[in-house]
Amino acid sequence: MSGYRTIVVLGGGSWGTALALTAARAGREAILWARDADVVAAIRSRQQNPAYLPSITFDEVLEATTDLAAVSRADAVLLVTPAQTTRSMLAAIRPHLKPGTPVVLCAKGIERGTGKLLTEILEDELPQAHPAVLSGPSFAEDVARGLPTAVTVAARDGAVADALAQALAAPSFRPYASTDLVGVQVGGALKNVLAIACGAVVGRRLGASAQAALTARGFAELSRLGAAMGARPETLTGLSGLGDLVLTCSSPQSRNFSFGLHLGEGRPVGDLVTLGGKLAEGVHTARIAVELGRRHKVSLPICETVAAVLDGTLTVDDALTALMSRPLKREAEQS
Ligand SMILES: NC(=O)C1=CN([C@@H]2O[C@H](COP(=O)(O)OP(=O)(O)OC[C@H]3O[C@@H](n4cnc5c(N)ncnc54)[C@H](O)[C@@H]3O)[C@@H](O)[C@H]2O)C=CC1
Ligand SMILES: O=C(CO)COP(=O)(O)O
Repeated sequence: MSGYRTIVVLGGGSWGTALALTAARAGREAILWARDADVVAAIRSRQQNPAYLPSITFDEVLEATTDLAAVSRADAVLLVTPAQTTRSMLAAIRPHLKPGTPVVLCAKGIERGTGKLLTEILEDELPQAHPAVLSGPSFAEDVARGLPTAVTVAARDGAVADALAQALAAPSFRPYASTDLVGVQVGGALKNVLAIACGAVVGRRLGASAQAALTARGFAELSRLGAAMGARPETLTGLSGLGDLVLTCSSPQSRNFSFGLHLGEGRPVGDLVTLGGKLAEGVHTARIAVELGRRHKVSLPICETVAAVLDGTLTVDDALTALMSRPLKREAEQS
């Protein structure tokens, strides 16, 4: 039995709600903090989060609150707000967090402006916390419905990773422990950018062969950047790397994939950024990934192409032509 009895989940969106349900199913006291009072009210009164998981009513009784002071009760915290809010959220919980509490970063992204991984932001803002991350192929709706899912939970300290995996394991939710914080984060961040590219190929009706080629070449990019940043190869081929890339590059259930799908169908980027207010983290990560590639001297042609389309300097058709007309090279070459 893990020592993490009370788990505070920060973020009342789809993934935060699904993870709070998972913690409750794992036998934990689960407290869900949401910024939005309507979300808290619906969870308390109807066991629903209609704004983010409209088709789901759950049996579990979650404690829901808008008061960040709930963090003071946490044996472990799961931070599940969008990646670009990580720094402000961590600063906001600083007065409430007990020293030595694991803070599990569950967003998939890299900080704009600094190019920092989310664990690096944690080190800046809350050096007294145990850094951890949770990532892998897992749609919030699948998890909330109790469909079988496996993810990676990484912490620098292997014993903390094992204990977190134990604390969150439920009959339909299987966490694998790891100590590779960098590998898990690079995989989770880059797959969103690559999924936009795959969605665009599908939206343009270029065929399943093109989609598979792009996924495999996307994996080569993810692996190159991961290796340059110190990720372990087995992490990149694991759940949080290849596993999540395959899921996100193949399913319109992914918001990043469906963002790309609409792009490929000819919708302008400007329309899509506001489309239903849906979060597509890859839109924020594309340009940062390109900058990280330059910093680490690795070539990321698909990420560069996605960034250029999002910036409006390339059309989807020109982007695909540019990718297809790159100089021929050996498959294992580092570019
Ligand atoms: N939905 C999914 O299937 C999965 C999502 N993720 C990741 O989890 C992260 C969160 O995604 P979702 O929950 O899906 O997004 P969402 O759009 O469903 O929910 C985002 C939540 O964050 C809140 N929020 C936004 N800005 C905030 C701020 N400044 N301060 C406090 N709260 C704020 C919103 O009110 C909302 O409750 C993303 O990085 C995503 O990539 C990871 C795995 C699966
Ligand atoms: O990360 C996810 C699945 O693992 C969710 O993907 P989207 O954010 O693209 O919906």
